[in-house]
Amino acid sequence: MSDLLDDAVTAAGLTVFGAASVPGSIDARTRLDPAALPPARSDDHDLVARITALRAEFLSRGLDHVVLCGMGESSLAAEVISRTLGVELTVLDSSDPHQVRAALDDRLARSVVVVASRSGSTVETDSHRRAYRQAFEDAGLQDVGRRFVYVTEPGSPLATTARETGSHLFLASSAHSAFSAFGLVPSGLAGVRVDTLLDEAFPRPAPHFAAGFSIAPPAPEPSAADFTDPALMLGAALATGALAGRDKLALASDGTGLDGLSDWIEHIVASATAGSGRGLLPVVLENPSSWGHEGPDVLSVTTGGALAAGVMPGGGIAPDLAVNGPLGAQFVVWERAAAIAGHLLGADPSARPDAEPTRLVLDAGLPHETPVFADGAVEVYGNTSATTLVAAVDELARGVPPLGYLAATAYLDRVGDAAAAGVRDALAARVARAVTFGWGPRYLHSTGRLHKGGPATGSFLQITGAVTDDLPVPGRPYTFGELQAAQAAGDRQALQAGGRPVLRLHLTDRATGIEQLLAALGG
Ligand SMILES: O=P(O)(O)OC[C@H]1O[C@H](O)[C@H](O)[C@@H](O)[C@@H]1O
Repeated sequence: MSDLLDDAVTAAGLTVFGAASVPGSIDARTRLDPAALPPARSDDHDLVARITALRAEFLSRGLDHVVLCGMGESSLAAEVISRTLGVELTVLDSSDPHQVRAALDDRLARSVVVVASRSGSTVETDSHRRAYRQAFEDAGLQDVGRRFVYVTEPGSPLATTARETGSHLFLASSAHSAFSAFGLVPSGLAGVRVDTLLDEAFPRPAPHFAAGFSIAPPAPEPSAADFTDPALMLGAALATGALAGRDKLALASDGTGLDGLSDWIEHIVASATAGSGRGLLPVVLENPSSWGHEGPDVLSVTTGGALAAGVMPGGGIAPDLAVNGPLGAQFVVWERAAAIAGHLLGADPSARPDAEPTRLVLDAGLPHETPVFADGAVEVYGNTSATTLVAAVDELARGVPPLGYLAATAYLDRVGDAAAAGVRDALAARVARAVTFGWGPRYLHSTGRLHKGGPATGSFLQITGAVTDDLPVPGRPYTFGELQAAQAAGDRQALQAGGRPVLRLHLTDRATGIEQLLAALGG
């Protein structure tokens, strides 16, 4: 890592604290705008008390199943918190009709629904809210409004909805943050002791860098100009690594208990750097030694909760960086590090994903496409001369440039069709390139922006599946299945318009198709 930093310093003209200064370089401090950093914590002491009281009220009414509807940063932190601490929380961030229906069918009478959206206008979240409201009404349940909890910004349409329907309302006025109401309300209602989580982060802990160097323990009140701030150091390392050509960020849990954190880091790093034109592509690995952990364009980072300083994570590899600390600490450090990296890379933090492609498809109607061929339960669409499934995928993979990447995206049920995620490892083993995997439409909110706005070095394998049990979106002229198909088609069209190769595999039978695909890739 020290070599990498030296190279990066030279290439980027930055001084990273701890590294020798390079003649003529610009000190990283001078490029930092502390105003661009997210708040380090929520100071809303009332928040914890309100969450605790509301949970008690719900439990007294027999409402013990918490569902969270929210996309991207509006749901990921709460999902990681509950998963890591072993507290059940149902997260709905999909337009897949099978996944939505399964959630609606699960303990409906005992469910409360947290609708989390900063803007209040995100189409998936609005659709879930409509579906739950309809389901509660159809089931003849009383007091439907009091089963909803809204987390949103002051002035958003959802704040109005909450007031009109007599629902619970938590306003979060600053940027998304794991320690704002977005992270704490859903997890706290589900049963997480959020006060303990907050305690973990303060006083500031000491995630450390392994593999080459370590940093001094942080000062009690670090600021952007404080060179002992691990977030500043991590952010600078991510940015300088990217500028030196290590623009794939391989993320893995070191196995010491922070489940799912990589998915959250993927989102915040992709969101914070997507608008930079350079990009830093997160690659979430199954474990530290999975395919894709090394390469000339890869910066590998492990995260963990319990390793002693200097101990290498398990899995047989030494990562470029190891960030070690409890969950609360990881949130503080990574939120700030991502913002710093984005700032150093020149990203526009206000840039949002383009919802236009989906809207255009919904307005114009779904495109009529004909498969090039079908192989068993898989129809193959796109520009290919192959005649078998495996040949078509290999042809796509061969077109990925040496420092490019292959992105597999799946518009399926991420619970019911979870096995589809196995294509990442299977593809990565076949292709000597970075391979990512994302569930649609979730990835559209994070890496999807890099796919289209970053360097045009990606090739795309899109997986869609037959819908056997569609569900209307109440009050809208489309079903969940049509929304999902429009999101997939919109993304394909936007990628192709930008000159990026796209191959689409449509599973006419989901379970058989996934099995067939994995067998073909492994064979
Ligand atoms: O919170 P919302 O307004 O519903 O937005 C949900 C998501 O939308 C966009 O994709 C943003 O880029 C994400 O950062 C955000 O998490």
